[in-house]
Amino acid sequence: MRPLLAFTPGEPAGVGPDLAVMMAQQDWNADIVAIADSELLTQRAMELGLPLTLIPYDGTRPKNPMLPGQLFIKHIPLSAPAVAGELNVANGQYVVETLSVASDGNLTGEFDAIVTGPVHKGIINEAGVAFSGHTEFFANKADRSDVVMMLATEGLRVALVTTHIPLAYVAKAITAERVEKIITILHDDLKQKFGEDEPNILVCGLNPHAGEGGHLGHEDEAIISPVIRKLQRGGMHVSGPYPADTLFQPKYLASASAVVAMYHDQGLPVLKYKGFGKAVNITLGLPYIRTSVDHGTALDMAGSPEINPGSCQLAIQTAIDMVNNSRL
Ligand SMILES: NC(=O)C1=CN([C@@H]2O[C@H](COP(=O)(O)OP(=O)(O)OC[C@H]3O[C@@H](n4cnc5c(N)ncnc54)[C@H](O)[C@@H]3O)[C@@H](O)[C@H]2O)C=CC1
Ligand SMILES: NCC(=O)COP(=O)(O)O
Repeated sequence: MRPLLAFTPGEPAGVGPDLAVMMAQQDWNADIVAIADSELLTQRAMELGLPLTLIPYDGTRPKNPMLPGQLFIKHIPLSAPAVAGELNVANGQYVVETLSVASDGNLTGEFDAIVTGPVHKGIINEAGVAFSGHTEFFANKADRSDVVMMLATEGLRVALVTTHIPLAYVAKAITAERVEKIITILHDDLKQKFGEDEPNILVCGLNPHAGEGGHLGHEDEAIISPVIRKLQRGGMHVSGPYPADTLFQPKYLASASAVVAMYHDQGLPVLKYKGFGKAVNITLGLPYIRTSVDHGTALDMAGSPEINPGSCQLAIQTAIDMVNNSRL
């Protein structure tokens, strides 16, 4: 059975609608249902000069596979016309609605996975919806308190203990319970979904030099170390906490299945420096498969043929592979 993916282009003024059109040009071993405004995609296809035939999705598995130039569409109307590059607060609720429809359809098993384009977190909040990111939104919809944001590129996977919270709150959010849950979800998914027989997980410290023996912060010794020792006693191949400024070098990474970073900007700049445009964002710990692009809304690129489709292609291919692996 061909995987059936829900694709949410995200912010209508950003590159997400362009990416939907660009992805439709390819021959995938899957069917893709864009959950979006159909006129928006048609308009963006015209701007890009690419062919696009939208096939209304009737809520059942397509009888005929989609062909290059085609895309299934579940129409969700915009609240206001979208102009490439110009955010409009009137469409904030529209973006959230597309994510809700995708989430509901995955929770019921209608779709096999969600692939998301980028959203603009600021404009959604300005529209009156408290929103910090897809990861937290989908976790909330699925009633999961702990999910893991993991970004992956060739030769490096980075998982985060905390995601979209202000830096000022990070230290308090690093609890033994949270660190243990994140490492455990990561470990189990590396085995079950990514074919790692015995994952080797390296954990960053929180403070400079992993706390320098307690002289530069206590969390590394008091919170992170005991969790790692406990998991080691349970047989897990996990080590750290390592100073984050020296951990990301080939000597250590060569044998690592994944690195656990304590916060967003500790791990993701390294990952994106290594593989921006060739990386995928995967949410672990959800009851369904969700992948996403490694970049944001790129408002300055919307409507441009210069958009790099690499991460979106990888997000779709990763979702397809994960669906197929889950059926083995
Ligand atoms: N998956 C998601 O929904 C994500 C959403 N965001 C959101 O995106 C918004 C803008 O964030 P920024 O920090 O400006 O990051 P950004 O990724 O949108 O842009 C950073 C730079 O990369 C370029 N760029 C990004 N994607 C590109 C592509 N596919 N092809 C060519 N160039 C590309 C942009 O033109 C810009 O110069 C924020 O509201 C942020 O929250 C950011 C990251 C991920
Ligand atoms: N920097 C990654 C990012 O912001 C994507 O987060 P999410 O929207 O996938 O939760």
